[in-house]
Amino acid sequence: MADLLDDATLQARVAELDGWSGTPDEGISKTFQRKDFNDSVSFLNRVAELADEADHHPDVAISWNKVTLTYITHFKGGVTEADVEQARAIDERLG
Ligand SMILES: C[C@H](O)[C@H](O)[C@H]1CNC2=NC(N)=NC(=O)C2=N1
Repeated sequence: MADLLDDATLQARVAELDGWSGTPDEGISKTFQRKDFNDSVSFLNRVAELADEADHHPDVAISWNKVTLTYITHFKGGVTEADVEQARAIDERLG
């Protein structure tokens, strides 16, 4: 497992992604707009499959037609390359 990213590295890494932002302490987040609540749940089920494949899971919030994913590596207590890679995988496979 990769080491914790400092803020400068994190900002450079998320700049390569589409719409993700965050800090080393709070994680990297992106809000996805969906059609309605059921579409949000369907999206989240696909996120869950991908998360299980990678054994790396986002924090999740649903607000009717919006799904916010936040990646932080809990057992390291901050953001690692694994979080950036998982954010990239979400965009490439579910974006
Ligand atoms: C045993 C298993 O690998 C760990 O519990 C994993 C599962 N998914 C995880 N996901 C995230 N985001 N952080 C973790 O520390 C984490 N730990």
